[in-house]
Amino acid sequence: MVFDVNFILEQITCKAMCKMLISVESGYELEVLQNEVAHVCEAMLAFPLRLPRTRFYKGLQARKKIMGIIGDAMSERRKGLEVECEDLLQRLLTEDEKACGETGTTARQLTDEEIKDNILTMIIAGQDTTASAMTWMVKFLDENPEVLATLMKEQLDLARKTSSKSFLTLESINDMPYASKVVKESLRLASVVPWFPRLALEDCEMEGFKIKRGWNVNVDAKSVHLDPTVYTDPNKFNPSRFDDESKVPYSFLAFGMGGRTCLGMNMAKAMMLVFLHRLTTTYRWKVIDEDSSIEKWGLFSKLKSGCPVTVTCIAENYTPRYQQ
Ligand code: HEM
Repeated sequence: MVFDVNFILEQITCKAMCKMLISVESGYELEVLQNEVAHVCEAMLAFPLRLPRTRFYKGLQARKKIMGIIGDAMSERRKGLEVECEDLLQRLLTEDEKACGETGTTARQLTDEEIKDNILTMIIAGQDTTASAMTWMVKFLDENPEVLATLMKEQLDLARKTSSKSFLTLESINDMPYASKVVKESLRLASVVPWFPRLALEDCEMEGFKIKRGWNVNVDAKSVHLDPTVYTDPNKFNPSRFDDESKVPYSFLAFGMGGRTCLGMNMAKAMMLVFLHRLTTTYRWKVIDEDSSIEKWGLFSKLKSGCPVTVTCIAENYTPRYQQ
């Protein structure tokens, strides 16, 4: 049986984000969110034409549906209809109430629209990016069996130490030095967010280039990640290059840099490590379409093929190649 890795991971990361943000983890709401988020992303790249059947229009409709679900969750919580949830929405609602109580005002810090926008931003920023990064990891590991063997050794050793616990603890996640380098190298080579835009607030000069106030400047993270003066043999997937951390400033831009650094960076890294652990200790897989082209309609750099794989479960008595 063939699995579309990217599709499956998009469903899983969407579920993880929805659980963390608004405690939705099954049923109609999750189905809507899983189906509609992709339309919102596509609309962000589309020509803004509000005509039925255009990508832009579909995106607006999808956004409306998602906002409806978040809005319903907000009203139910305010009416006390839902049991106390531990998620971002609850945080935003209670912090807001608290702030009103402390200042003795009724003026909210965030309007309802702003709360909904924040939740949607998080879903969009966190779902596709993390799913794409993990898909690239599957591809890179498939292409580099020696890296996979080292990673499997680390992860199977860890699994033996933690076999009595069903969930990975933070302690275990921090005990994955090689996997952390696999994550970092995958993010470098894939450059899931290949560039990000900035607006020059004043005239300035950088390395001899004059930039005028008001110009749009794109930070080309992908070119930095593939610059041979920064990374030796930059197109090679080599997690061990981070044994000796590159000291060139601003050379690792997978999560951006400075004041707008990715808010979900640590969560994304944790999700990628848990995924690597489960993948390498439970399954073997073979990528069956090695097409490396990138999806044109993706907001982020993702594989057009979706990275189809065949998968087999590792038998209980499986002995990895490095131990044979
Ligand atoms: C591998 C996965 C991820 C990658 C590669 C990634 C990458 C990035 C990058 C490059 C930026 C900076 C954009 C800029 O400077 O203009 C960014 C911003 C952001 N990311 Fe992520 N991200 C990932 C996962 C997540 C997750 C899981 C979340 C939420 C839980 C998230 C939430 C955000 C938010 C809210 C911002 C905007 C921060 C701001 O402008 O202040 N990201 N991300």
